[in-house]
Amino acid sequence: MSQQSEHKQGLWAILKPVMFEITIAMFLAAFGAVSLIVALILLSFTLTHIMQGSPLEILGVKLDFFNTIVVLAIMTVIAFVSRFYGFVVSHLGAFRLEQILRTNLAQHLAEVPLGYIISNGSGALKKVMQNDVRGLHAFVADSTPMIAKSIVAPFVTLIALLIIDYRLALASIAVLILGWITMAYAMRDSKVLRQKYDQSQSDINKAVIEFAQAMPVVRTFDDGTSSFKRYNDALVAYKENLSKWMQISAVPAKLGMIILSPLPTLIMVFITGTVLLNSGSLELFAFISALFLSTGMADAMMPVMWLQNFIKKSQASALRIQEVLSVPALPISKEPMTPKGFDIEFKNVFFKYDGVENDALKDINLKVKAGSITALVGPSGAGKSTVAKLIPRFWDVNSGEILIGDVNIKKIAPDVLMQTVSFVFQDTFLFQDTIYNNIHMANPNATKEEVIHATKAAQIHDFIESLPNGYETLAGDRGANLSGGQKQRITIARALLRDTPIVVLDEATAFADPENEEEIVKALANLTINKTVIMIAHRLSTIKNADQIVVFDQGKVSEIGQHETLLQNEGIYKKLWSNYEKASQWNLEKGKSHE
Ligand SMILES: Nc1ncnc2c1ncn2[C@@H]1O[C@H](COP(=O)(O)OP(=O)(O)OP(=O)(O)O)[C@@H](O)[C@H]1O
Repeated sequence: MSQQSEHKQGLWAILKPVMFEITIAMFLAAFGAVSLIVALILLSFTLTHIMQGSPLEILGVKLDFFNTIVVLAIMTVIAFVSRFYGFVVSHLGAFRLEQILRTNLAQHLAEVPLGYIISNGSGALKKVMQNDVRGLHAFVADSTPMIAKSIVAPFVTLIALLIIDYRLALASIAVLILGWITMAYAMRDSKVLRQKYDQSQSDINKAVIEFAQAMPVVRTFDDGTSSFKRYNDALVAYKENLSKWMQISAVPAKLGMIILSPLPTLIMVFITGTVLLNSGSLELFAFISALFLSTGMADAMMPVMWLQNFIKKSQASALRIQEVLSVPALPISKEPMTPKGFDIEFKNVFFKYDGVENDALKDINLKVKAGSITALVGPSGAGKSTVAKLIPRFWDVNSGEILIGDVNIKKIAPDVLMQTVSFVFQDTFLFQDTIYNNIHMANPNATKEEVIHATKAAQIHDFIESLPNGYETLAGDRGANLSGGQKQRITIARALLRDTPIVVLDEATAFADPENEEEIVKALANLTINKTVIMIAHRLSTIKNADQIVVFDQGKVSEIGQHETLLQNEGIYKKLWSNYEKASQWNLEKGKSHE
């Protein structure tokens, strides 16, 4: 799917895999519409003949009143059946398209740099995977047969009318043109107004979500007035936009709809036909068939209004899906190499986030010995997380290289890299599944004993056992209410079970409350035994004994060394350390004054 960007973009390009179903559905819908038109012409013929006292004869069968009803019933059934199967086929196509798009998106997202998913937020991608794919499903299922019908029916009717009597054809077209002009007048500023309307609707959605999500903050810090005011303001803006739109377009739009309804066309054709009939220049058959056909033409054109809107929305959905599919996949080496050890080295690494002007990392040179512990420290925004995330290839460097065991990580096969590096995130994600499965997923070949061994080392086994359903307790949003520290120890258990030689810990102690801290420190100690460890920790006490401390400042390495050496440098580390000590002291004193 990564070559998608070379392909044509847009709605019809994305529907290509189900074009066969769409074509059949459109054909059946058009056939149904044409059958009805033919039935109407036949009805006009037989009625004319009956009125003139000489019933029409086709293939030796006299079309008297009864036979006409039978033929009409058959034609109606044919029209209905083809329309019905048209919808069945379009729905089958819609389901197949949904499956294809979801699979392609899922497969592609598994291949794009993980950093892309982090930067874009899983919420936005979820919307594309759910809402936009569902939107295209609805388009294929409901609109494609309607499009065929609303193009073919008026066109065929017009041709038939022109053949039957061009003057009556012009009379019915005149009404339709008047209807279209009125509708166009009603829609004159609709683009700008629609944008405003859409914007105010999205503002309401945002305000509602914010109001609901921020409820704990609202209930603690706000009496509800400021957040509710935002919601209320959005509602007022929405109402104003809507009423302005209504004021501008309500009357002409309603008028246009009335003109485009079958009755005005019928009246126009009736008056014109009566005049022509009386003057003797029109046959009765032409009059009757024009009366029947012209009403159908107006009726078939009405859906064009909402179809236009639907096509525009589906086009936007198609572009959003194509945008995700065109994100380049992480390049994979055709001749993968195996790392010759677990030393890590950054060589002249530069890295810039997409859409950001400044480099996040500038000329990073760094060596981490296998089996050692390296701590990354520095002020907020200095580049520590970025360095950590480049090791498992969340993004690729812009220049320079990162080596593991002397092999550029771009040359290591992704599955080998995954088996080499594990990452303990700051934000722990648990699936809507049992706690056991949430841990076991890290190594599907692990036995139950191995899972328990990992949870014991992660200091979480006793807690899990104390839950009413033990390891079978559901985790995730709707599952057990786990604290941040407990979730983090589950993640550590995952990493222990994965047992990779390199472990990257991102702010692994951020959640630690005093009760949890000791257990997390023990769990981490177990995780890091005999491993190459890179850790970012804000609690400097935990990294005092690191083999190497790398101090970052504004995207550059400013100091490297061990704790004692760095303290003598009088540099950034010394400052960070004294700030840290002051803060710890302040906490202690505060703690004492509370006693
Ligand atoms: N996904 C992203 N997109 C764009 N810019 C980013 C992204 N993530 C980080 N940055 C920017 O890159 C720079 C380095 O950020 P990074 O998160 O690596 O710093 P850090 O030292 O880990 O900070 P902290 O201690 O606050 O986590 C910052 O200027 C930050 O704003």
